[in-house]
Amino acid sequence: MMRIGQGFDVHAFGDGDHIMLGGVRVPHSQGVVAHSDGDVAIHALCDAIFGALALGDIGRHFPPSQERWRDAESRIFLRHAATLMREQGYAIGNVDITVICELPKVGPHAQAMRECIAEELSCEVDRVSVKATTTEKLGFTGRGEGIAAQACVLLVLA
Ligand SMILES: Nc1ccn([C@@H]2O[C@H](COP(=O)(O)O)[C@@H](O)[C@H]2O)c(=O)n1
Ligand SMILES: C[C@@]1(CO)OP(=O)(O)OP(=O)(O)OC[C@H]1O
Repeated sequence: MMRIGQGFDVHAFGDGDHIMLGGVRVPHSQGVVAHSDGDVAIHALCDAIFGALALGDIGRHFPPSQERWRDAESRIFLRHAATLMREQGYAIGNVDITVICELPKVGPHAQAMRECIAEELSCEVDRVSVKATTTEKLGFTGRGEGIAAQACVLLVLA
Protein backbone atom coordinates (compact mmCIF):
# COMPACT_ATOMS: atom_id res chain seq x y z
CA MET A 1 0.00 0.00 0.00
CA MET A 2 1.08 3.59 -0.64
CA ARG A 3 0.19 6.80 1.20
CA ILE A 4 0.21 10.32 -0.27
CA GLY A 5 0.50 13.62 1.61
CA GLN A 6 0.78 17.33 0.93
CA GLY A 7 1.85 20.30 3.02
CA PHE A 8 1.99 24.07 2.78
CA ASP A 9 3.74 26.70 4.92
CA VAL A 10 4.30 30.46 4.95
CA HIS A 11 6.57 32.75 6.96
CA ALA A 12 6.83 36.53 6.84
CA PHE A 13 10.20 38.12 6.17
CA GLY A 14 11.67 40.07 9.08
CA ASP A 15 15.01 41.11 10.52
CA GLY A 16 18.06 39.08 9.61
CA ASP A 17 20.60 38.33 6.94
CA HIS A 18 19.71 34.76 5.94
CA ILE A 19 16.91 32.23 5.85
CA MET A 20 16.95 28.47 6.36
CA LEU A 21 15.59 26.51 3.40
CA GLY A 22 15.62 22.74 3.26
CA GLY A 23 18.13 22.75 6.10
CA VAL A 24 20.50 25.02 4.15
CA ARG A 25 21.56 28.53 5.23
CA VAL A 26 20.68 30.84 2.35
CA PRO A 27 22.01 34.42 2.47
CA HIS A 28 19.23 37.01 2.07
CA SER A 29 18.61 40.68 2.85
CA GLN A 30 16.08 39.59 5.49
CA GLY A 31 15.34 36.70 7.84
CA VAL A 32 11.95 35.19 8.65
CA VAL A 33 9.60 35.66 11.59
CA ALA A 34 9.07 32.26 13.23
CA HIS A 35 9.16 30.38 16.50
CA SER A 36 11.69 27.90 15.11
CA ASP A 37 14.27 28.64 12.40
CA GLY A 38 11.29 29.17 10.06
CA ASP A 39 12.32 26.74 7.32
CA VAL A 40 9.20 26.75 5.13
CA ALA A 41 10.43 23.93 2.89
CA ILE A 42 10.97 21.56 5.79
CA HIS A 43 7.76 22.63 7.56
CA ALA A 44 5.73 21.95 4.41
CA LEU A 45 7.47 18.59 4.00
CA CYS A 46 6.85 17.60 7.62
CA ASP A 47 3.17 18.38 7.16
CA ALA A 48 3.12 16.29 3.98
CA ILE A 49 4.59 13.31 5.86
CA PHE A 50 2.30 13.78 8.87
CA GLY A 51 -0.60 14.07 6.45
CA ALA A 52 0.32 10.88 4.61
CA LEU A 53 0.42 9.07 7.95
CA ALA A 54 -2.77 10.83 9.17
CA LEU A 55 -0.85 12.01 12.25
CA GLY A 56 -2.05 15.60 12.40
CA ASP A 57 0.22 18.53 11.64
CA ILE A 58 3.55 20.05 12.66
CA GLY A 59 1.96 22.26 15.32
CA ARG A 60 0.56 19.17 17.04
CA HIS A 61 3.98 17.52 17.21
CA PHE A 62 5.97 20.71 17.97
CA PRO A 63 3.59 23.25 19.59
CA PRO A 64 4.62 26.89 19.10
CA SER A 65 3.54 27.39 22.73
CA GLN A 66 6.52 25.30 23.88
CA GLU A 67 9.74 27.24 24.56
CA ARG A 68 11.82 24.18 23.73
CA TRP A 69 11.13 24.72 20.01
CA ARG A 70 12.22 28.39 20.02
CA ASP A 71 14.91 28.85 17.32
CA ALA A 72 14.94 25.06 16.86
CA GLU A 73 16.59 23.67 13.74
CA SER A 74 13.76 22.41 11.55
CA ARG A 75 15.89 19.43 10.54
CA ILE A 76 14.99 17.86 13.87
CA PHE A 77 11.29 18.14 13.00
CA LEU A 78 11.95 16.31 9.74
CA ARG A 79 14.04 13.67 11.53
CA HIS A 80 11.11 13.02 13.87
CA ALA A 81 8.63 12.78 10.98
CA ALA A 82 10.95 10.27 9.29
CA THR A 83 11.15 8.21 12.48
CA LEU A 84 7.34 8.05 12.70
CA MET A 85 7.22 7.09 9.04
CA ARG A 86 9.61 4.18 9.59
CA GLU A 87 7.76 3.09 12.74
CA GLN A 88 4.65 2.69 10.60
CA GLY A 89 6.57 0.57 8.08
CA TYR A 90 6.96 3.16 5.33
CA ALA A 91 9.85 4.58 3.33
CA ILE A 92 10.05 7.56 0.98
CA GLY A 93 8.80 6.89 -2.55
CA ASN A 94 9.49 10.46 -3.61
CA VAL A 95 9.27 14.04 -2.38
CA ASP A 96 8.50 17.13 -4.47
CA ILE A 97 8.86 20.60 -2.95
CA THR A 98 8.11 23.99 -4.49
CA VAL A 99 9.46 27.12 -2.80
CA ILE A 100 7.53 30.29 -3.69
CA CYS A 101 9.29 33.67 -3.44
CA GLU A 102 10.74 36.43 -5.59
CA LEU A 103 14.02 36.34 -3.66
CA PRO A 104 16.25 34.70 -2.67
CA LYS A 105 16.96 32.68 -5.78
CA VAL A 106 16.59 29.06 -4.74
CA GLY A 107 18.11 27.38 -7.76
CA PRO A 108 21.75 27.77 -6.66
CA HIS A 109 20.89 26.08 -3.33
CA ALA A 110 18.53 23.37 -4.58
CA GLN A 111 21.12 20.59 -4.75
CA ALA A 112 22.36 21.23 -1.21
CA MET A 113 18.73 21.27 -0.02
CA ARG A 114 18.05 17.94 -1.75
CA GLU A 115 21.10 16.38 -0.11
CA CYS A 116 20.16 17.63 3.35
CA ILE A 117 16.55 16.47 3.06
CA ALA A 118 17.58 13.06 1.68
CA GLU A 119 19.99 12.62 4.58
CA GLU A 120 17.27 13.33 7.16
CA LEU A 121 14.85 11.00 5.35
CA SER A 122 17.51 8.27 4.86
CA CYS A 123 16.67 8.06 1.16
CA GLU A 124 18.50 8.54 -2.12
CA VAL A 125 18.90 12.13 -3.33
CA ASP A 126 17.15 11.29 -6.60
CA ARG A 127 13.94 10.71 -4.64
CA VAL A 128 13.93 14.36 -3.54
CA SER A 129 12.96 17.22 -5.84
CA VAL A 130 13.31 20.92 -4.97
CA LYS A 131 11.84 23.51 -7.31
CA ALA A 132 11.10 27.23 -7.04
CA THR A 133 8.84 29.79 -8.61
CA THR A 134 8.05 33.45 -8.25
CA THR A 135 4.45 34.68 -8.34
CA GLU A 136 5.32 37.24 -10.99
CA LYS A 137 5.35 40.06 -8.41
CA LEU A 138 1.74 39.27 -7.41
CA GLY A 139 0.46 38.74 -3.87
CA PHE A 140 2.45 38.68 -0.60
CA THR A 141 5.29 36.67 -2.08
CA GLY A 142 5.34 38.94 -5.10
CA ARG A 143 5.64 42.01 -2.87
CA GLY A 144 8.52 40.36 -1.02
CA GLU A 145 6.61 40.23 2.26
CA GLY A 146 7.21 36.55 2.85
CA ILE A 147 8.04 33.13 1.55
CA ALA A 148 5.90 30.03 1.03
CA ALA A 149 6.51 26.38 0.23
CA GLN A 150 4.40 23.44 -0.74
CA ALA A 151 5.38 19.79 -0.59
CA CYS A 152 4.04 16.47 -1.80
CA VAL A 153 5.24 13.09 -0.61
CA LEU A 154 4.55 9.51 -1.60
CA LEU A 155 5.25 6.89 1.04
CA VAL A 156 5.77 3.26 0.05
CA LEU A 157 5.90 0.14 2.19
CA ALA A 158 9.49 -0.41 3.36
N1 LIG B 1 12.91 32.23 -5.77
C1 LIG B 1 13.09 31.67 -6.98
C2 LIG B 1 12.16 31.80 -8.00
C3 LIG B 1 12.41 31.23 -9.22
N2 LIG B 1 13.56 30.54 -9.42
C4 LIG B 1 13.89 29.97 -10.74
O1 LIG B 1 13.47 30.86 -11.77
C5 LIG B 1 12.59 30.19 -12.68
C6 LIG B 1 11.57 31.11 -13.24
O2 LIG B 1 10.67 31.55 -12.23
P1 LIG B 1 9.26 32.14 -12.66
O3 LIG B 1 8.51 32.38 -11.40
O4 LIG B 1 9.57 33.40 -13.40
O5 LIG B 1 8.60 31.13 -13.53
C7 LIG B 1 12.00 29.03 -11.89
O6 LIG B 1 11.59 27.97 -12.71
C8 LIG B 1 13.20 28.64 -11.03
O7 LIG B 1 14.07 27.85 -11.79
C9 LIG B 1 14.47 30.41 -8.39
O8 LIG B 1 15.52 29.76 -8.53
N3 LIG B 1 14.21 30.98 -7.19
C1 LIG C 1 7.52 24.86 13.61
C2 LIG C 1 6.76 25.49 14.76
C3 LIG C 1 7.49 25.03 16.04
O1 LIG C 1 6.87 25.44 17.17
O2 LIG C 1 6.78 26.90 14.77
P1 LIG C 1 7.16 27.97 13.58
O3 LIG C 1 8.65 28.01 13.40
O4 LIG C 1 6.55 29.29 13.89
O5 LIG C 1 6.58 27.39 12.23
P2 LIG C 1 5.11 27.03 11.72
O6 LIG C 1 5.22 26.75 10.27
O7 LIG C 1 4.16 28.11 12.07
O8 LIG C 1 4.77 25.62 12.43
C4 LIG C 1 4.35 25.53 13.76
C5 LIG C 1 5.30 25.01 14.81
O9 LIG C 1 5.22 23.61 14.89
